[in-house]
Amino acid sequence: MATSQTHLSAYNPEDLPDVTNKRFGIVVSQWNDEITNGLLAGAVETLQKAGVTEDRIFIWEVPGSFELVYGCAQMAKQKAPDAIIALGSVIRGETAHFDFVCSGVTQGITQLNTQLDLPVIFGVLTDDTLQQAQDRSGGRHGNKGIEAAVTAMKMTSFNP
Ligand SMILES: Nc1c(NC[C@H](O)[C@H](O)[C@H](O)CO)[nH]c(=O)[nH]c1=O
Ligand SMILES: CC(=O)[C@@H](O)COP(=O)(O)O
Repeated sequence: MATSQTHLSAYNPEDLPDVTNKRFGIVVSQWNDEITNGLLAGAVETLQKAGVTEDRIFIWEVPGSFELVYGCAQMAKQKAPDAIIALGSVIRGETAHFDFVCSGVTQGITQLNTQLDLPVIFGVLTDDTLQQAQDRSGGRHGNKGIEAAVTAMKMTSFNP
């Protein structure tokens, strides 16, 4: 079902595993920071609501979504989290660059999930317009940062 038909951020806290002793990395891109700051706020708030303390949440910034892949790889190596959340906002411009950035970050994060012993969550918005991105980062369709944090917490169950 398309996002436009749902609210990204609806979840039942009782469905979450105990994450009070888990460590979470968040790598967030600076491109479109009006959007990515909203994603980050949603993700951090969701982790903290579930009992994850600030000292167990590691937040790094990278320039653009394409750099999320390298940032996540280094986060895994240096911080040894139980899960990593990659947050970005790619908004289509005049050229095909959008397609290459989106495919690059998608393929890169997919590869990390096969190479690393921890889940790397794809919290990257890929929108045709700024309005679509605003709607999905704390607007009328919720916040993909919340969704990504919920996914990260649930995925920690696979590596107790
Ligand atoms: N146009 C957007 C970009 N472009 C920059 C790339 O992500 C990358 O930083 C550059 O190609 C150098 O490697 N990044 C976004 O995150 N969002 C965009 O809309
Ligand atoms: C996703 C992008 O890289 C894009 O914003 C760049 O814009 P343009 O295609 O007009 O150069």
